[in-house]
Formats: sequence, C-alpha cells, structure tokens
Amino acid sequence: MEKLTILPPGHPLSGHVAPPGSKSITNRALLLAGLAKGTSRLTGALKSDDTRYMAEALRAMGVTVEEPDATTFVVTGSGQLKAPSKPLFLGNAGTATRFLTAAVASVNGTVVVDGDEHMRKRPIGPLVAALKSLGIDAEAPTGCPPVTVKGNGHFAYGRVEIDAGLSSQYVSALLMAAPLAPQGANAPVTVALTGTEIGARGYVDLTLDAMRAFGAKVEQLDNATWRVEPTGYTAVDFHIEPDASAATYLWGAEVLTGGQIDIGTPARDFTQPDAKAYDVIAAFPHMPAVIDGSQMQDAIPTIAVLAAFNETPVRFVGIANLRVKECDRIRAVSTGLNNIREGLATEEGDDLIVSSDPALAGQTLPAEIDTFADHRIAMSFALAGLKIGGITILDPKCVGKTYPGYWDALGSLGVAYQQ
Ligand SMILES: O=C(O)C1=C[C@@H](OP(=O)(O)O)[C@@H](O)[C@H](O)C1
Ligand SMILES: C=C(OP(=O)(O)O)C(=O)O
Repeated sequence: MEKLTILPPGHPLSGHVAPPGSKSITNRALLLAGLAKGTSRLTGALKSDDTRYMAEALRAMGVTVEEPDATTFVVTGSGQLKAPSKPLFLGNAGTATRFLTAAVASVNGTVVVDGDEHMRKRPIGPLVAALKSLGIDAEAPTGCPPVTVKGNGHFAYGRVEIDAGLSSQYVSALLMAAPLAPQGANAPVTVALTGTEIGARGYVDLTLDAMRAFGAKVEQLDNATWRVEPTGYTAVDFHIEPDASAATYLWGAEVLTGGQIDIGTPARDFTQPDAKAYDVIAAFPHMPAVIDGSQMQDAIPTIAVLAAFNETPVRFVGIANLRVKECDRIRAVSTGLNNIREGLATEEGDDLIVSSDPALAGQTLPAEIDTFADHRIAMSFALAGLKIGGITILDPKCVGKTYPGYWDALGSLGVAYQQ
C-alpha cells in the first residue's frame, strides 16, 4: 500500500475507539523492567515499531521479553544488561534511542546505538556530552546516531548538567540511567538543566512516575534539578494508559465531523502532556489566535490541520523543536497545507501560521500529502480528508511507528478509502 485516498464520510463520525497504549510510557516501562531483577508484567502496552525496537534491543542484551497477548509484555531481567553482539538498531524511535544511549553505560562492554536514516539526522550531541562529563566513554562523531558507548558495568555518579532545549528525552535518559550508579559509592546522581527552558516538561514527569513505580528514589530539588539514589530497579506489574497523542486524532475527527467518539478515557485522566490538546480541540471551530505548542508538541500537527477549518487564523508558537522530530514537522505541515491550497500556511521563523478557511469543508481539492515517513503527518492530514475530497496520504504505513491500527480505527467509524 503506497498511498491511500480518504473518502470524506459525509456524516458525523461516532462510535467507540480506544487508542492504543502510550508509546512514551510503554518504552519507559520496558526499559525499567529490563533493568530490574525479576519479572514485570506490563499491561495495556503499545505494540508498534517504536516499542518493538525497544523490546528487541533489550532481548539483544539478555533480557527475556515475552508477548502473551496483543497488549502485554512480560519482561524478565537479571538486573544487569549484557553487551549485545551487534549494534542496536532502533529505527526512528527517539525514545528508544535516547533512553538506551544513557542506560547502556551500565553494560560491561561496548554498545553501538544506531537508527535509520532519519534517526541519523536527529541530534544526540548534548546527551553524549553529558555522559562524557560523568566520565563515561561515549562518542557520536556526527552529533547524531550512531553512538558508541563503552560501559564498565554501571552508570556513573556525580552531578551532570544537560541542555534539554532540543529534546526533553535527554533528561529522561539521564534520570532513568541514574539509579544504576555504583551502589557502594553511596552517592547520588544529580541531574541539572542548564537553562530553565525545557519543552514538554510533562515527559520528565512521566519519567519520574515510571521510575518511582519501579522502585527508584528520585527527588526534585528545584525546578531544574533532580537527585537520584543508586537503588537500581525492582520488578513490578505495571499498567500503561492509552496514548494521548493518538487520542488527539480521534478528538480531532470528532469535532471536525460533529460526531461523538468515545475513546474510553476522559481527557482529564491522562497523565501525558498531549492531553492538554483536548481543551484547544474542544474549542474548535473557535480555537485561539495563538497556540503555544511547547507543552503539547506531538499534538501540533493535529491541531494545525484542524486550524485550516477554524473560523479564524491560528499562529503556533513555542514549536521550534518540531524541526528535529521524525521530520521537520513545521515544514511538513506547511508543505501539506499549501499543497491542499496555496497560501493556507506560512512559516515565520519557527512559528507556523495557518490562515483558516471553514469553506474548505465540502470541496474537492486533490492533493498528495508527502508524509516524510512521519506517522503524525499521515495521521493528522487524514483529518483533512474527512472534510475535503481528494486527499491522498503517501506512505500510509508509516503510522506503524506508534498507531498501527489507525486506518482500521477510522474505518470502524465509517471512513472508507481508495488505494
Ligand atoms: O519522552 C518522551 O516520551 C517524548 C518526548 C518528546 O520528545 P522531545 O523530548 O524530543 O521533545 C515527544 O515529542 C516524543 O514523542 C516522546
Ligand atoms: C517525536 C516523536 O517520537 P520520538 O521522538 O519518540 O521518535 C513522536 O512520536 O511524535
């Protein structure tokens, strides 16, 4: 399946569709379970490209990962990752790549962390520099993967500073590796932000929650500093909530078609940052003139496509690091919208301005949307296809990164396709 044309349903989309498990929480839980000694049962988990890469990497380092059903991982670790026999290949999974880069410093031996051609363009230099500052032997000559880490059996203790301006995942990576510092040293790891700027702080909170669930002792000293004790991790049974970023497409489909989609989880019950998008989406077609995307970054492509149908234009600010996600998402969204109708989107520096036009709904405006191999571009532009005839999504299978059942989910609500 190389392309998929969405046929506008012509009726409100209503029904029950539960989004899959959270990618962010699944990959945290898999890692922490793999680092623990004993067996952890992870339920409600996401099975997708990103979590498969994490699971495979753990298996390559001696962890047993069983999959008794479509949403469960049973993970048995020895409390010590082993050196893998070949480089860890992590596709374009930012979480797996960043989190493992720090965690494999606890391996006794050399580990190469690598990804596909997209991941090889996503910066990891600040994380590598932070590891080096702790005395860990780590190299990423291009500033992006591959990263070579020569571990000596445990993480390092001391104070580490990190600039998280490009990615909060660097902070999460250091925090999750920190309990693996040598236990006898009786000294904590202190993780400190250089600068108070951190996009998506809510992801750090997810990290702290997951660490504590697996027995870590971590304390937030102030807005920008955390202290982590060298406790290691304890195996535990852990339930994963549905994915809030995946939910944004269903919330979007609901407001755009005037339907009622029950996703099984009230927006306020999510702990993930993208749940903040609910209030903005619920305001459609009166979304605000300025939307700050810094604390709900992965939801911005969804909201930007909705903005094309809003009553008034929307300027997206605080989204600079969308340029270093799976693709340059500011460029991908503006390219896609302008492909639907020239002038629909403009970039001003790192801001994106969508010049809304409710009259788009009901028109036929044939456009092939280049997804740049980015699941979120595919999923968000599918929403445009619910109202505009002729929207064709190229490489629709890229949704497999985080939501393999996406096309079937829309199909179950009555959306039809032409291949
Ligand atoms: O920690 C996480 O689970 C994530 C953090 C965010 O990335 P950055 O920290 O790189 O902004 C987000 O975009 C990504 O999808 C998941
Ligand atoms: C940015 C994303 O993913 P990651 O950084 O985990 O590859 C995403 O899923 O939107």
